[in-house]
Amino acid sequence: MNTVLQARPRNFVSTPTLERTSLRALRYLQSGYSIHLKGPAGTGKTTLALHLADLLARPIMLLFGDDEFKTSDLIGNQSGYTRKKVVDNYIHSVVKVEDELRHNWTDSRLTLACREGFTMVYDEFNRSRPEVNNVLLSALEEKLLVLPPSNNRAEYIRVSPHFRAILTSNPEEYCGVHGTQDALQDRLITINMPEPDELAQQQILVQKVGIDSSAALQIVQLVKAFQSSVAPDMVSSLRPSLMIATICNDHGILPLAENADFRDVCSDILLARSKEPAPDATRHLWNLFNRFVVSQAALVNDLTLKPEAQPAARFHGEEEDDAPLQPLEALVESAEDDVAIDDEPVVEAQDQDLQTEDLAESISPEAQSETIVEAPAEAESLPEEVLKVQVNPNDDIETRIFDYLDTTGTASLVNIEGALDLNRFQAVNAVKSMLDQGLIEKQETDGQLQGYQLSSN
Ligand SMILES: Nc1ncnc2c1ncn2[C@@H]1O[C@H](COP(=O)(O)OP(=O)(O)OP(=O)(O)O)[C@@H](O)[C@H]1O
Repeated sequence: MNTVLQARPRNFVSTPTLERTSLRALRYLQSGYSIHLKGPAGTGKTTLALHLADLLARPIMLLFGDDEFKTSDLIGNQSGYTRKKVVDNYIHSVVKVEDELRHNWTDSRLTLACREGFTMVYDEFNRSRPEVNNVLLSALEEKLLVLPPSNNRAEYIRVSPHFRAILTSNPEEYCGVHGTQDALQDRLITINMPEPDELAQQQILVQKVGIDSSAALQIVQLVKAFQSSVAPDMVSSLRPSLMIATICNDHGILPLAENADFRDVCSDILLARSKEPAPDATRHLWNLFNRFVVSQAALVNDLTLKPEAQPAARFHGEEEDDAPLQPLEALVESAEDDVAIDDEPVVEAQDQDLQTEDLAESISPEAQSETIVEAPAEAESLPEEVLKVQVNPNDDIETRIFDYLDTTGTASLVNIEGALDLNRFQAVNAVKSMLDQGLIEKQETDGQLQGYQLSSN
């Protein structure tokens, strides 16, 4: 039995890049062509294929490529037979017996889709052997589907003008994937699907999982940095990012690199994806955790603190031999590259011996965002009028900060956090982004950071 899926809106997140790709694909489909979405695993090909099928508003037949497929799995086969026996004894001395045996034909999904004009989504079609997919050639070009010879049914089916095929495939270097015959490639319009960019992945995480946008960015950047160094171009970082975000969201795990639970989730999801030996991959991931911690801490320190008030967190690998860490100075340097911090060392010497587990134990999840940095004492006693600025909570965070600074003139990071009810992630990321965009600038007196103000340019 073939199950037909009805078109219905799905949880598709559209970003400007995806919007353009969808538009192109839709044009080709509307002009009568079938399309082929090609790209590494996890780039969103299947999701886009189903979204396009939804947009075509025809019933959908979904097929998954399989090495075991036979042509009959696509077009159908003879299944059983019907026997008809007529015994004519109208004249008692004459008996006429007619015995007829007929094979029953059962359509398979391609046949049904061609006959009824459905949209066929053939996911990972190149996992089926190329000769099996040959039946598609005449269906796509001559609009005829050829069935095996038979006495009791037509051997050709005229393909409905509404029929469209949307094929997806992974690159041919992948395990278990066959090459595509040129003739089939020639009949399709192929759209290459690269890995979604950082912004797109962030939006997908925010909309699909419901996670905070700065936390989503943190996860995407961490996973991207890990994937790109251990398995470049082979798989997208979107799927592991979604897994991490969903688990963190479901279990209230703060996606901070200094949070032991978060590190465990990341290790379980990411390490097995690496082609490196396990100790190398582990070391790699720990270096990334360190970089993220120091980068955040350096930024926050630069944004808010005097050097002597910097309890920045830093980890050592659990097994020193397996995961030697970069020298502290190197970590600070890499953070400086990221966030252009001042020359002051961001991590105090006495912090260097802080062990990972010590840190994990010493902080509760709720308190972890606070471990990056402590708010300076003077920030707690801000004048009431500074804190009570009316802002629209639905505004984008950067707009809210912009409006706030417009009203107050100058404000420290802690002021901004408190007045706009932001967490440390949101405040740091937004301020960093606004600094990068030149929307705001630092206000310093005698080399000491006083706060932030709207850019004078
Ligand atoms: N635009 C999007 N909106 C919502 N979710 C998306 C989007 N793009 C991708 N995803 C999610 O990302 C994950 C991977 O997407 P998908 O399965 O479509 O990738 P794929 O390229 O088909 O992967 P594979 O080649 O391994 O089959 C899925 O969980 C999917 O829901």
